[in-house]
Amino acid sequence: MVLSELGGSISRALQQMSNATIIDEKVLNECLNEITRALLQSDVQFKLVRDMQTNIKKLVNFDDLAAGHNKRKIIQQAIFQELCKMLDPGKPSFTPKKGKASVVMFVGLQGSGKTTTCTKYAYYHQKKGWKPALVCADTFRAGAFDQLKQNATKAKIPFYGSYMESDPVKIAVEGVERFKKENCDLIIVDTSGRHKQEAALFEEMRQVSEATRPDLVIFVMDSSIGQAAFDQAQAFKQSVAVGAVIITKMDGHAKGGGALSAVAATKSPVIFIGTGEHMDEFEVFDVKPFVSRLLGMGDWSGFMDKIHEVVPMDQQPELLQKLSEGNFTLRIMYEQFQNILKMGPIGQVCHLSTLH
Ligand SMILES: Nc1nc2c(ncn2[C@@H]2O[C@H](COP(=O)(O)OP(=O)(O)OP(=O)(O)O)[C@@H](O)[C@H]2O)c(=O)[nH]1
Repeated sequence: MVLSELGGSISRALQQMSNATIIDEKVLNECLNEITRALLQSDVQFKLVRDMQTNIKKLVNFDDLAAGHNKRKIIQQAIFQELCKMLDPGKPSFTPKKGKASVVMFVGLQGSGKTTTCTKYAYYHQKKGWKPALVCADTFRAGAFDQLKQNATKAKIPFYGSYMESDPVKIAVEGVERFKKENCDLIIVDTSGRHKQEAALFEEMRQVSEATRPDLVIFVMDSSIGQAAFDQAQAFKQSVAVGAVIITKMDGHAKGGGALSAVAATKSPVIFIGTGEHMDEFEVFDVKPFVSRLLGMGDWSGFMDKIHEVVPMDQQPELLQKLSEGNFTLRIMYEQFQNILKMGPIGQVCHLSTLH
């Protein structure tokens, strides 16, 4: 079940409940059972789903609800709140500060999209005026350095790596030192992919972390990982201090529920999601807008962010003034079309609103 289907199933369950003439315990149970089924089919861990169900029942206590209370609204709010809680560990991750050198280490399973995501993360910050740099400490996969080099060159981001050196710890330390000297403020260390069964590779990852002392370790997870997400994420957390999660390939046909399980396993928030292979197919992740979108309520804050990104704040009053004077010229229309195109593929824009 892809995430949009999960959202569809949950909103259908809510709709069915809303259609009932009287909202009683039986109607609530039916609605919760539907939601539980949808979450389990999306690969969310069983325990998380069960806890959510118990919490909602506690929040919606029919005996305590006086007549006249809007039960539908209370139930909807409880479901929204619990879904948010599943995705929000309650404490924000370390946030690097512009101008102050931070080391961010990327870890994850093989093929999860680490190398691609490192560049996206660097590019995202570079666009906001940071001085990022990339270090390739993946000596395991042949071609990893070439891939990082190619991505970094395309984005004009400095990089460090070696074709000869086989010790990832040495490369990582050298790279971090070099970029600290060059006053880079975001030094990103890419490591090789590994599974929890590979003890030697886990030990190597621990050593890279110990030697580079990262300010933040980001666990990169492919959204299609499914039920294995919890155990794998927990194994990473036990070896290195994972502080944040990035979920990749959210554009694919993944079930996506593993994301919820990874948050629970690492007790770390999801900070970004990858939505395609290209460098700019990368979105900041915010729990509430995401859950709103999942429930078909639209993400107007994300939509407004996009508008602010493409129409600079200082030009907005001028534009409004011209429009209010009925001064809508062909040039303004052309500029606005250009701005709409800058917002990205029209599908992405529609997805932020509820136009899809
Ligand atoms: N559709 C889609 N593809 C992605 C996304 N992120 C990464 N990929 C693709 O996933 C594949 C694997 O990505 P890599 O960045 O090489 O993965 P990796 O984790 O560095 O691989 P290892 O070093 O072998 O562990 C590549 O083909 C990427 O283009 C995403 O958000 N969406």
